[in-house]
Amino acid sequence: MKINARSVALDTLLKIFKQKSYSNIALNNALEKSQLSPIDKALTTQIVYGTVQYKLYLEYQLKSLVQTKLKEDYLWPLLLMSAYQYFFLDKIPTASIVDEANKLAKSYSPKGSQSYRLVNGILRSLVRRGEILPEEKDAVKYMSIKYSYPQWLVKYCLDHFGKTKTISILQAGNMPSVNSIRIADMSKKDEILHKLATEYKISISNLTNHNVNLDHGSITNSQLFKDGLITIQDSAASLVVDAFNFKGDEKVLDACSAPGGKTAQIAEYLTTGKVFALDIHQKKLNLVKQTLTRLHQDQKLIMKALDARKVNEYFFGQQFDKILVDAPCSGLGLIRRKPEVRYEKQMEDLKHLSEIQYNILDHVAGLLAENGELVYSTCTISIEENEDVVKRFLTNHPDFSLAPFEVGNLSKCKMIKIFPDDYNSDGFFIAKFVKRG
Ligand SMILES: C[S@@+](CC[C@H](N)C(=O)[O-])C[C@H]1O[C@@H](n2cnc3c(N)ncnc32)[C@H](O)[C@@H]1O
Repeated sequence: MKINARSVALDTLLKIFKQKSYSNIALNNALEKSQLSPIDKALTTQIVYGTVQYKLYLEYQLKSLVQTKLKEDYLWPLLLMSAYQYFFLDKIPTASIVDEANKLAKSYSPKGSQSYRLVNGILRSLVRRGEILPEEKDAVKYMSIKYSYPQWLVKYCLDHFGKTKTISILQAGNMPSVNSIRIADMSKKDEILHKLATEYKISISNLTNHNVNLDHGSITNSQLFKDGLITIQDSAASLVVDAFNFKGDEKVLDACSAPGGKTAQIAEYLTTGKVFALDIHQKKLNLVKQTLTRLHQDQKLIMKALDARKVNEYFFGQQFDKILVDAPCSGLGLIRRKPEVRYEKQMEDLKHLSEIQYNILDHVAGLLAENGELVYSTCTISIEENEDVVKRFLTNHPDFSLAPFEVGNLSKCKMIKIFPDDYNSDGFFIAKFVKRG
């Protein structure tokens, strides 16, 4: 069979569902290898992301129609992606969705298999019956299916953020993610914007003036990217480093640095200063080195593979002027970029991660110089990993206090929580502490 948008989508979904590959990585690899036109690439992307985003909804639609065990691995992803097209892609005629599914079934099945008949029958029944949803009076179950999030997460949001905000957060997680870049060399902003506008529809982020949203991806092939004038970074993520007050000569510790987006941004603020980048995974430090080299900041970089909970042994007797803890977290603020995150995380993960986050903060705290600044950030929206960690840290470290800070277009405050529905960005949390002299 000829390779087309749907066959690339099906191969990618098989990798995501069967081999547990990350959707963004599996999709980028598949698109890079394929010879698809830009329009077909866009369709593949929409089908893959949409099918993963709406997996629970689509399973609910299909389950009662599948009355036999599906023998071949590709059948369930094929049914899911066909149902996705039927319910969400208005411009594709139903007949062509069913027809394309039949063709894929014929080409993916072993010779002589009748599976295409099964696919045909299930899809025709789905079209005849239409959408079904649980009763609205069970709000958690209803919203779990309608927006395709696990019940624990819907309940968590309802309990903590209320119904209106919950719906808005859940909907935001099902939107296409924004292609956001940060201008690394702001002295060339006008020239960079001009060049970007020749290839992209651009809009300045409503969070910060150093980020620009592009209407499509593949920016890594551009000369601006290769020359290190821009970098890929979400606008909420790019606020974290702005929370520090840099002079330029500081010794900075970036305790959880890979892949290095924020390390590079720290280095851009430094003149004679140095940034020490740690990560628990040696391999990931290669990415940090690559990022800083591309952005011409590698001379200010010192790297070490280290568990940030062991910094006191390694840096015994040393002090840092500034410390960033951009902690490992549940990633609930990144759901639109990594839609499968919602199915992988459990309530227990929030507690477990908050222990790690607190321990990292607790250990690096001893290395901060008097009057030094410590910034804590996560790309998640849970209370356990954010406000609770801050509270616990303050209780156990009376020499630290929260320091008000002002970043981007936001007003001054002591902690910032950006929900994914607030500014069309990733969800992020930022808190800044100072150590009293
Ligand atoms: C949220 S990411 C950091 C992103 C990075 N700051 C950036 O802007 O590109 C968290 C990183 O912490 C690392 N990590 C996890 N546990 C760690 C630990 N105990 N000590 C140091 N690094 C850790 C992970 O490998 C991951 O690369």
